[in-house]
Amino acid sequence: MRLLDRLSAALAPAADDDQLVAAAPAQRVRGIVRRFWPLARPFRRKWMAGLVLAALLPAVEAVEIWLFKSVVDGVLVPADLGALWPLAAAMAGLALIGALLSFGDEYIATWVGERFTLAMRGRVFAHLQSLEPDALDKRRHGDVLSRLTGDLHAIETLLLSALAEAVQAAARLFFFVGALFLLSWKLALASLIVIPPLYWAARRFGRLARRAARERRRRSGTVGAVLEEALANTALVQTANTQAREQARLRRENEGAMEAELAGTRIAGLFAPVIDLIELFGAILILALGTWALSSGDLTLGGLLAFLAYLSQLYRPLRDLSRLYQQVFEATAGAERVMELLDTPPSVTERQGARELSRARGRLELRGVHFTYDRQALAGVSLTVAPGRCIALTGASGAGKSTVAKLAVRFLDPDAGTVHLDGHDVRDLTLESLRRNVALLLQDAPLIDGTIGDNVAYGNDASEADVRRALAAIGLDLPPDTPVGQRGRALSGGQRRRVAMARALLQDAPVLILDEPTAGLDPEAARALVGPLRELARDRATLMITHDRELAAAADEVVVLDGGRLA
Ligand SMILES: Nc1ncnc2c1ncn2[C@@H]1O[C@H](COP(=O)(O)OP(=O)(O)OP(=O)(O)O)[C@@H](O)[C@H]1O
Repeated sequence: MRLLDRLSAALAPAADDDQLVAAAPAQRVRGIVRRFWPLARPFRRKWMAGLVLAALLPAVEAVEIWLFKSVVDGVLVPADLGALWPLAAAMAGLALIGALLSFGDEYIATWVGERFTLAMRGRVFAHLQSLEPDALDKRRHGDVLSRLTGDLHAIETLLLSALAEAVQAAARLFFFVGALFLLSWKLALASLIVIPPLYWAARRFGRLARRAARERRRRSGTVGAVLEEALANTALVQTANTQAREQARLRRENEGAMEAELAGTRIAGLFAPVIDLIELFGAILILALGTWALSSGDLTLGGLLAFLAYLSQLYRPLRDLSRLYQQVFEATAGAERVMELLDTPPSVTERQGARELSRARGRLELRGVHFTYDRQALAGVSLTVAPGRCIALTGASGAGKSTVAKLAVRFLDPDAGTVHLDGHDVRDLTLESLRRNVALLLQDAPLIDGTIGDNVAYGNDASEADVRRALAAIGLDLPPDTPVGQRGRALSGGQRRRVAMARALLQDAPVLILDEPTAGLDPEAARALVGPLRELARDRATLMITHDRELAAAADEVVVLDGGRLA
């Protein structure tokens, strides 16, 4: 056994000491099926039909082999050509039926599988969208993408194709073992001798295969994470001259993925010949016993040949089952990673029966708000922004200003204290109506890849004329069909802000929060934004987070945050 353990260690994937993406918690197959089955439920009828077709295929194969026995005993041994024709017709008929069954089985499996994947991906994506931006930013996006693609596909394989294969393998066992017993029950019993060693080998290799599969799925996440990070930060990488370092990092993760892949292949590759040997042993035993049965007249030549054919075909389901094992492990590993995503609870949820606020008057209040990330960010902040007033919120970097903005739109909820809109605790309002009434202009003015017009209309039910009017009011003199490039990179910082401001103008929310609207702009560009910002803030309750003295001076009141408290 020591030798076996050493062999196991040599077959397993190498350990990873710098885990870029942590392994997801292990799950049981039953738990996974229970968790994802509801998504497959709507297709269960089609899916059952597919399973029936899959189970019928081995029956056709069993009859085909039986016909072969009849050909040997009825045509070849007596050399009677006349007996061939009806058998040939039956064979052709069976082949046709087999082809139809096989097509139906494949097509239905794909039909159901694709729809299931669609539903599952939608479900996971919707869940991701319910998480607050900070929680998503903590995850490596490349890894999340790999979970949404490869890992989801693995679950589909488990729930649908793998199950169909299992049913088919079971049906083959049933029909073929039945045929063996019909031909000769003594030989059939003898051939069962190989089952215990086969079972033992499958278990032993199965455990190893599972470890390799988990490592493979995890590594596919780390490769995605490294790629995404390096590509998203190309400018940083080039200015810091760290191309070689990033390439080395990718290489290291890729080598890890390669190692895991090789470990999987080593295990599967060694499993196959071990099975072959066990099978060969069984076949030789049957040949010896069969020759004896032949000489004693217990079995015809056709019977013996058919017996051997059934036997070799019977080992196929066992081999299929081992491949199935592999698929199940791959799927379990994928499912674990998807379930870990689904099990990340959103920190902000909508209360049952939350109130829908149509249009607020626009009074935003913080009452004694405390908030702590891993360190305290706000300690008892009370602040009121009345309709029509503009409050500038200033303070040193890290004072907690952006946290106030996140609390106002419920990207976060306070640990203590409350946030109110028009006197309603914002936790009593629907998230949709809160965010419709409180417009937040984010610090870096993120844009979607499209035209200026697409961005101004994004989330707003706006006509082309509305878009033009908003752009004119904000003073952006680029045509609406100008492409903004990925993340708005084709626009200048000032132009990007103006696009975001035009969008906010169309949103027409009674409360407006501006997070550093001029950050990163040169003084002239910042000054040029004061007019459009005034236009945007007119008649609204505005909270303007800014370091810019000139901008702060334009507000009705200036409030200073210092170390999480109002100074
Ligand atoms: N997602 C987060 N996880 C952990 N800590 C955070 C997170 N976001 C902010 N913090 C911390 O909370 C504190 C307040 O951050 P906040 O972003 O509100 O400050 P700020 O006043 O807006 O700063 P700046 O002017 O630099 O934008 C800081 O110490 C910051 O490091």
